[in-house]
Amino acid sequence: MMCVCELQEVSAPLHCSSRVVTLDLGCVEMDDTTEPYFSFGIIADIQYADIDDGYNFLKTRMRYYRNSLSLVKDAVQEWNAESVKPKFVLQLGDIIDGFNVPQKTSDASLDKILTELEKLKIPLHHIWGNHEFYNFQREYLMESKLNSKPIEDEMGQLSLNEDSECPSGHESFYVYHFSPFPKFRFLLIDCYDLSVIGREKSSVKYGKSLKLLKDKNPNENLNSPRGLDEDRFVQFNGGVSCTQLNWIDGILESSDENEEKVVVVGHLPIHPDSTDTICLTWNYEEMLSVLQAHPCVVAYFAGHDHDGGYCVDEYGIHHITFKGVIETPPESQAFGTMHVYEDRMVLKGRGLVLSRTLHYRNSRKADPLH
Ligand SMILES: Nc1ncnc2c1ncn2[C@@H]1O[C@H](COP(=O)(O)OP(=O)(O)O)[C@@H](O)[C@H]1O
Repeated sequence: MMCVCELQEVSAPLHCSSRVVTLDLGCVEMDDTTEPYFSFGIIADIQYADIDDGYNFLKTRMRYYRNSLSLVKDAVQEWNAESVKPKFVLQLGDIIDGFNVPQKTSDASLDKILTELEKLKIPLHHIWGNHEFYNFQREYLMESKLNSKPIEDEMGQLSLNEDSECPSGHESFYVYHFSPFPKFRFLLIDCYDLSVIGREKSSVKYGKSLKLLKDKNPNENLNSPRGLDEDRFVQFNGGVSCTQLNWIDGILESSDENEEKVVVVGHLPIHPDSTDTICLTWNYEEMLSVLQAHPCVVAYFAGHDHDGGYCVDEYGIHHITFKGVIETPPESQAFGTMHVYEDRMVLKGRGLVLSRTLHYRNSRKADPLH
């Protein structure tokens, strides 16, 4: 047995718990006698820009825009040096910062980060966050390297129901799923499907999203949560349309039938115990009830809240919000490698990202744990 001693938190779907489970054991058990089925890398909120350090909106946290490139370079080196090299990387969104727009450096900054990540020579799976939409139009993103949907076939797509085909067209959303190993599936979702950023003003979804936002947020500045009971209704968040929810439900239904384990990935957190509530998906309750209805779902990974967070919900689904690279001091780090085993996933965190052991829920029914 090997100990990863930065890590202090061990979680398991303990009875009736939807809260953080912290057992101060001082280490997480890594079984170095058994090879994992596969491993993958995770990194969130890089927000690179070639500009000086600055503060967040509330002037409470420093952002290291230029240094995020160095942290990505280091992460790539570490992933390349792993004894079991990751099979792919999940990039959880906000890869470059909105400050690239006034500098007219969006394309150049994206190139710089992708050049580093591509040195891994493994598939990169990209989620889109608010900063992708500050920098680029949706149509542009669909044609860019940040659309990683085309690589899904290389990752062993299993045959699922015909009607799991994702809708295309003007009001479509960016979602896909892939299976890197038999009986394991990753489902990437679009948390800005309903949003006023990234949608054409002439689109039905823009109109609907603006109405919802204005109904919930009377502030003139729709980025301001001032006075709100539900502070997630701000412009820098978004939601998931009914069509997308139905599509997700269909995929998970097939995964249940195939007895797979599914990790769902989006930019915005969906559980209030895994994040500051200002970062939640607008209709997080609907997302949660879809996921909780399917015993195949073992975890949900998000970024957006740079402070990170974690909980295991009452159905045994692990919700990890990954700390953001952008607010990580130069001497530290913020990324992870997940090692996947038959009965658990072991996250080896670096720097601010804590290591954890995520035991899979064992129920074959979508019942809450008792
Ligand atoms: N409390 C707030 N009031 C008004 N505007 C805000 C507030 N918090 C954030 N914003 C604005 O919302 C946008 C997104 O916020 P930001 O903190 O940059 O998001 P991210 O964490 O994704 O980088 C920015 O334009 C920021 O100025």
